[in-house]
Amino acid sequence: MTQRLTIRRPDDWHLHLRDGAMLAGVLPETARHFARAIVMPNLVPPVVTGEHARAYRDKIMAALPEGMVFEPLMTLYLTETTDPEDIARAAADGLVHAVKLYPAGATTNSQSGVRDLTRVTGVLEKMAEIGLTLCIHGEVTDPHVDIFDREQVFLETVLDPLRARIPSLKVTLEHITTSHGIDYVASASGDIAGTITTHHLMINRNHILAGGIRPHYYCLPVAKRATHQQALRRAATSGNPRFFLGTDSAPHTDPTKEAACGCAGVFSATNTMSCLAHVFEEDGALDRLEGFASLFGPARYGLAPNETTITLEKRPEPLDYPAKIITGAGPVTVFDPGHPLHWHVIA
Ligand SMILES: NC(=O)N[C@@H](CC(=O)O)C(=O)O
Ligand SMILES: [Zn+2]
Ligand SMILES: [Zn+2]
Repeated sequence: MTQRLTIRRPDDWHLHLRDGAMLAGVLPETARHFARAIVMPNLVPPVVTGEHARAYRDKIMAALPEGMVFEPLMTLYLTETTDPEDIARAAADGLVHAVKLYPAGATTNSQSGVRDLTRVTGVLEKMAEIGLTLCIHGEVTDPHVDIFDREQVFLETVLDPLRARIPSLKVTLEHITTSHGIDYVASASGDIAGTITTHHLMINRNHILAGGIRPHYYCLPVAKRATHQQALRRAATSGNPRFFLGTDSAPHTDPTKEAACGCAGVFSATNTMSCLAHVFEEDGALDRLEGFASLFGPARYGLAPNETTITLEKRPEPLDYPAKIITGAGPVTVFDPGHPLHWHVIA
């Protein structure tokens, strides 16, 4: 008997679309299956003002191929000079759905991020007042902290004190990679949620480092040991609405990944839904995929779930997807889950 699964059309609550030729190349990969996405603002230069976010949204819509339907949900990149009133206006216009906190130096294009959180208190208080979500790259940047501990240390030394200072701030802890992050989000009081990526459900640090270094699995926060991967899978498949999908699909061209100092980011837009169906089936939770990919995110962001659906079918033949997509900016390797995928998106 063929197995089929029809769910509301999913949304991606953490996505990098870049701009220029890369945008044109990667946008159809997401729009094929996803109705909406929270679009990350870490361009060069970053998307800091409402005006810039509007211009970026227009560029995305202009790059969308005819016949595809997709709604970008814009975000602003928080800096120490961000104007609370500009944010409030952009949110009131329905343009901006979240503000992104990058600790300066934590990840790709985060140089303009926040060094001293006390300098953004005014903005954060304004956001708490108007109910605008703060999305957080949750890693400390102290070079003395081991890279595998940077998320855990962030929870204790930055996130928890910040939430104690402004308890009504709505927070999304992005791309959780540790059991500590999961436990924090699951048990914290107040308005908090967390996104989980596709690749962190499928790989752990062995995939990056054992038997040769595999730069296409390198991203930030870096994948941790298998016990953390298992904690992420338990959370994603648990049906707890605090955890939902943010793929963090983050394209970099192959020459910038396969380098002595390679960029951080995994590009998973092309096969994410097939990967997720695989994971949820493996964990006996196919019936919970819709919540994770299509329902909990909109609820969290105060939006209605999509009216349209997608249908996945499990077929004997493996999904045939390109190892890389060719963009005008260069080739971009697609996430390799390490085994064949049998779930096909058929409608
Ligand atoms: N996840 C990554 O490794 N990279 C992201 C930035 C980010 O989400 O931290 C990117 O923009 O390339
Ligand atoms: Zn990040
Ligand atoms: Zn990201």
